[in-house]
Amino acid sequence: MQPQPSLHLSQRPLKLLSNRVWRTYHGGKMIEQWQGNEEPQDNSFPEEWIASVVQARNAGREHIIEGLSLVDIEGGTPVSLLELVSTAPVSFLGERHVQMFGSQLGVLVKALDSAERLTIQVHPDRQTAKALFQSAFGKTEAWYILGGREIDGEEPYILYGFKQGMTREKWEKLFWDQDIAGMIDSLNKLKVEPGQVFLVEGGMPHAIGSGCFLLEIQEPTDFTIRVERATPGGRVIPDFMCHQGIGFERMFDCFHYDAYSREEVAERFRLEPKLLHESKGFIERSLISYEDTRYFALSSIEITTSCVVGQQGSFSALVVATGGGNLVWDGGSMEVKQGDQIFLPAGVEELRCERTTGEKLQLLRCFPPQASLVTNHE
Ligand SMILES: O=P(O)(O)OC[C@H]1O[C@@H](O)[C@@H](O)[C@@H](O)[C@@H]1O
Repeated sequence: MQPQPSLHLSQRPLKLLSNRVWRTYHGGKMIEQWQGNEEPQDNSFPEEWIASVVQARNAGREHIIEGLSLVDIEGGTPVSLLELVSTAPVSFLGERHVQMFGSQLGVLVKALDSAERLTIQVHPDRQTAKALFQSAFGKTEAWYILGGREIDGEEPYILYGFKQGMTREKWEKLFWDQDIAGMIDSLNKLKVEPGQVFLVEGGMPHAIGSGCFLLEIQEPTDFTIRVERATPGGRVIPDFMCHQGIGFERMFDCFHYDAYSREEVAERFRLEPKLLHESKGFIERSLISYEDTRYFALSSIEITTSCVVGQQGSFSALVVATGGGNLVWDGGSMEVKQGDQIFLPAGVEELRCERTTGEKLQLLRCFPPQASLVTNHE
């Protein structure tokens, strides 16, 4: 008897197709360079959504379904990851995960490259997302800086967290006056460097500055509250894209008005990588652990020769940050190169990763919320 095609696919790594998404800001050139495109360019698709079962919310583009990852079926028609997973959730995601989250992945990963500063924004925490958007997920996110570039003489930077003295009243006034300089001045500015990791909890005001090339891991929604009514490049932001349908008054409920100094931001929200394993073959570091946030985890594996990745009944996604190699599983092998993205179903118990190029093979491993640690969706 022939095995069911979807079940067979849950027992091997799945390469995902490039999945660029429209945003309000310009960028993407560094993503294209990273993926080996010979004529990299900035455009309005500055994000690559990885292992995505989330549809993007872009006002005026509702007729376009964008954001959903497609699985590359060698020699066949690509299939949607969302549809594939829903054919056999336990085989693809693991039993514990499905008990907790059904067929939802519970996590979204992106590569993002900003040629201009993003608008100042906030994402709801879970509680606010439930109250205002009837969503089980908010949008806590974290950034792992992959690289960057100087834009108009400015090094890569982020705006993060209110400085002392902010109140809801003051913030609302800055918004109604559209005092952009005043808003920028109310946030801490930090330079960023490759290898750094920042945790951005729901409620934290922020803006990714120009010149940042990063990997983002986040809760699986697209709720972005924007307080600028035009981008730095002059693109008008429709009202819906500011308040996401909840109205201008309620959008201020999404901000946490706590204040931090720049030093406090660096101390509390810039995460320190932790060494998990070091041998001649590979070095593994935890970049974000379940102690940092309940919502996702991220690790980095730098491979000199080879390593074996175990899955323990759950799934993960792999992003090839640098180098190239072979992935070998019980039943086959595939070549991977820098910029590739792979979904690793729960049915793949072990995967051997071998370096084959001069450059070190660095894999970023992205994990869903830890099902055994959370007792319910909260
Ligand atoms: O509001 P725009 O500029 O389109 O940017 C939205 C982007 O913001 C970033 O900070 C992240 O939250 C991304 O996940 C998101 O897609």
